[in-house]
Amino acid sequence: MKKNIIIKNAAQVVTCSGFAAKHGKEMSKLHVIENGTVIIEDGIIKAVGKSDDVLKNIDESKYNVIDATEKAVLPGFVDSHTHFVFGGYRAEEFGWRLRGDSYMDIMKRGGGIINSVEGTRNASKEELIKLGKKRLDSMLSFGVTTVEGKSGYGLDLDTEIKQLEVMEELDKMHPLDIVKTYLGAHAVPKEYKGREDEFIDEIIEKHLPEIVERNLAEFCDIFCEQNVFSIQQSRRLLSKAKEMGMKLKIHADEIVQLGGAELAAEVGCVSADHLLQASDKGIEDMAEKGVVSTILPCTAFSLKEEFARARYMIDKNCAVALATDLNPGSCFTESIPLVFALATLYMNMTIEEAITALTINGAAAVGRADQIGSIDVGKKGDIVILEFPSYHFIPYHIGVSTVEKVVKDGILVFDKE
Ligand SMILES: N=CN[C@@H](CCC(=O)O)C(=O)O
Ligand SMILES: [Zn+2]
Repeated sequence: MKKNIIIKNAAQVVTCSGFAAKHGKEMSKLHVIENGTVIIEDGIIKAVGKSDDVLKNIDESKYNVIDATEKAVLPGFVDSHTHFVFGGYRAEEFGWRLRGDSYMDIMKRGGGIINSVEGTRNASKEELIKLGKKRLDSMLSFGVTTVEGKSGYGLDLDTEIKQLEVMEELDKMHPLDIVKTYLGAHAVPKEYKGREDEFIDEIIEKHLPEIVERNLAEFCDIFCEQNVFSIQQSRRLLSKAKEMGMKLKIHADEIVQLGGAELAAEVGCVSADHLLQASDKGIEDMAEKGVVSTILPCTAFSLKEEFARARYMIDKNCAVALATDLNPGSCFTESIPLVFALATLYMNMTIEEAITALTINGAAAVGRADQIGSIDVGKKGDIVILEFPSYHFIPYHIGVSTVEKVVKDGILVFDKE
């Protein structure tokens, strides 16, 4: 298929221009071109600018042409934190939470993540691929063109590898790009209860070498939380993973303020995620060391917890990314419109900051700000076309997707019309 496409006469091209994470005040700058055109050749952005300038001397008959008159055009969204490959559901637990049980109460009773571990261990690769594909289709309809996916519902090496291989397959067969994260330290498996240090040893000695050797994941992540993995255990695992060449992420300060944000800065994580309870010092450390603060408003909403302090983080010069956290327990949603609604209405982020958080800063959170996350020459031709003329409609049409078309690598892969 021809990967050459012109998207012309857009009311706005919201470029989000940049090749690295945007911090603090920089997050407000979207670099909008009125009456703009984007040209993509062989899947890569070749030109962007005012329509009259860009289309001069171009033979349009050589391209697929999309007329974006009265539409806004943006970079594809990057959902930089999900757990989208899992078997089984936990709808019953959701009902318990509505009646007042906390996420951690359910975990202490042997439910929670461990429940999904059973479902995922029992699922075949084919089943996981089928389920994963459905979820990716849904993400694409919301304008997501790159997604990060974590293992972590296997805990044993075979099932962790099964999850990562499922993501590998899906990456090949589905238009979305998938960034793979190994999260073997997502929970303490039943067989290691009370022997958490030994489980970390097992991961360091057996899991990581194979994951690295077979290039099964780009990132290593850990759930650093009271009654899960401590700061010391997290430091030990992340430092080893870094030594072995992996990039780092951490689930930090979600329920209890343990100092995960500070640890992320200390060990050089690319991102620290959740951060509902992050301390002032942790936030300052992340800003200083350039750790992307990935906040997951749908999770706080679903758990009925206070939102992370996005406003404070931006005012302290952090680079904030937003993501869905799609998972079968704390937050079963792939809804980008819900992320926008919560970020702008309840976390005091401006529309511009929220867009930056889901584009260039999402790209930075997965280590790909040089390739995706903005409409700049040389980047992948990953584009979202809205059914409205301005980016202001994204949160204004509350909880509803405003995405009309999605172009991935220069090919039209979603069209609502
Ligand atoms: N908090 C830890 N991990 C996931 C939830 C996983 C689950 O409950 O299945 C998260 O990021 O929200
Ligand atoms: Zn997570």
